[in-house]
Amino acid sequence: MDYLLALDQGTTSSRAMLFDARAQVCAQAQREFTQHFPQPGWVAHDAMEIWRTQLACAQQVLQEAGVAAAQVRAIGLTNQRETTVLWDRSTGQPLAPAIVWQDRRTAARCDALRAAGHAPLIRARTGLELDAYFSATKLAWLLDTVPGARARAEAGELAFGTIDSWLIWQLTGGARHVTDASNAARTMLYDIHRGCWAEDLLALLDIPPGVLPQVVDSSGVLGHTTAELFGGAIPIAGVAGDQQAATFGQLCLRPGMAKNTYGTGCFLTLNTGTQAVASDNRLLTTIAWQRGGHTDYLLEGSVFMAGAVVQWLRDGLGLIRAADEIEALAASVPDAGEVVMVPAFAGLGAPHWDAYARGTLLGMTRGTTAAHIARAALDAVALQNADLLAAMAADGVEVKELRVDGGMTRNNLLMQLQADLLGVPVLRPRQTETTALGAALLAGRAVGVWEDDAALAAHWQVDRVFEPTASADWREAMRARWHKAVERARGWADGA
Ligand SMILES: Nc1ncnc2c1ncn2[C@@H]1O[C@H](COP(=O)(O)OP(=O)(O)O)[C@@H](O)[C@H]1O
Ligand SMILES: O=P(O)(O)OC[C@H](O)CO
Repeated sequence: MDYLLALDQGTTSSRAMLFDARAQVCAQAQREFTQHFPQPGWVAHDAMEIWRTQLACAQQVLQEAGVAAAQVRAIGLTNQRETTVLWDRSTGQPLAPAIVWQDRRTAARCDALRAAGHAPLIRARTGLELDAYFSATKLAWLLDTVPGARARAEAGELAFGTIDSWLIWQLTGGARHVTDASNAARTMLYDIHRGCWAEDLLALLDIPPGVLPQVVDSSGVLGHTTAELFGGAIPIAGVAGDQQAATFGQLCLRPGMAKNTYGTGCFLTLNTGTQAVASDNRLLTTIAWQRGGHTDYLLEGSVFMAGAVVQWLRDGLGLIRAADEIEALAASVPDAGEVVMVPAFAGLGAPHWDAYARGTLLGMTRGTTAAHIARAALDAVALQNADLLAAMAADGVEVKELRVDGGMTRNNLLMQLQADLLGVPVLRPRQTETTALGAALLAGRAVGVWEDDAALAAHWQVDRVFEPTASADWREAMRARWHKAVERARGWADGA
């Protein structure tokens, strides 16, 4: 029997899943790791802890399934995107804590770049909004602040990478310093149209080209693990950022197909095929995957706070004891009683892009209860996504239905709210581990487990369809009140 090993390195945990050739999960392991918040707005990870937890998960699933390295056809790797690691090529040690995608420490640098008029060039080259979310200013910050880093980078002693590069470096014993095109597209340093690092952006941020990884296909053998890790070398044959992998795992392989992943944040992606569709509404144009040297593109909307809001209700406010309790609490009232929550705890992502927006809770009266707040939290998740679909529509791209995945999609109330607020059907598949599945499918396609994309179709089966039932009037009223609240939340942290 042939197996595929998916490594899914997420923001809060490292996971490994072993799939068989029918794309069924045979074993899985998960380890959480430490979140560091050294200053307000900063989020850091220990890159070594990421590697250790990821390796331990991979070794655990092989051991528990009783599968030897020789039985694993390939590894597919997928990862939290943008998070930035800078390490020493000779020791393999990181120079500083990894700067996580949620980290806002470079917001002022982004403001300065914007004020100097560089945002249009950045968008033209990278398809991205100039924002602290992406790797470029994080890498520049490390080069500027870690003593000696810039000189050492210029001397070729240092390597930069997103988490995929970092793990591949470790998995191959330092033999490969690569990233796939979907991850490169999130650095804000990559020209997504020409398919190469953008020299003018490297110059703008003073990044020595020698720190950059080589960009490879998302599906294709790029190297092998060192034999001692798993008792034999295993080819690494698939790599993609987690949202791109989930898009592949949802089999959104044709233009017009869209998925939304509800985890810590929400990431809505729409396949636009070989066309990079430029957005006039502050969505991101990004790379879906590169296969055989050919690039497919996505239009993406990123919402920073989704499941994290539920965690905050649990850990910050103590309104619930477990995440899944929110559904019953929110369902105990018919609506949020005119309470609106804007969960801008880390600023607002697409389509607002306001690093200084902060969380607000508006419209409370003496009648407001915990249930209304819980309901407003679920509304807020669905309303943020409604803004993304509206931005896509304004860009002339129609989404006819939405495939969903991620931990929050277990919440039936939220899924119904989502369908009602979007006005399109929401489809939840049976297999909701689509990120790991996508990585396994990308790897499996590369090594011939599946001969063509058509052979993958059987791996997507619907669990439940949520049809929109609410009226257009209700939808418009909800969205109008939400936008009024968003205006109140904007710009709060800079006192403007
Ligand atoms: N039943 C539920 N209702 C609402 N939110 C939930 C529910 N179950 C889990 N969550 C939220 O979903 C998130 C976990 O989803 P997951 O896909 O594992 O996230 P990630 O990969 O980003 O860590 C958590 O933030 C949690 O608060
Ligand atoms: O780790 P996740 O699933 O929250 O995903 C993080 C995204 O890749 C950030 O862009």
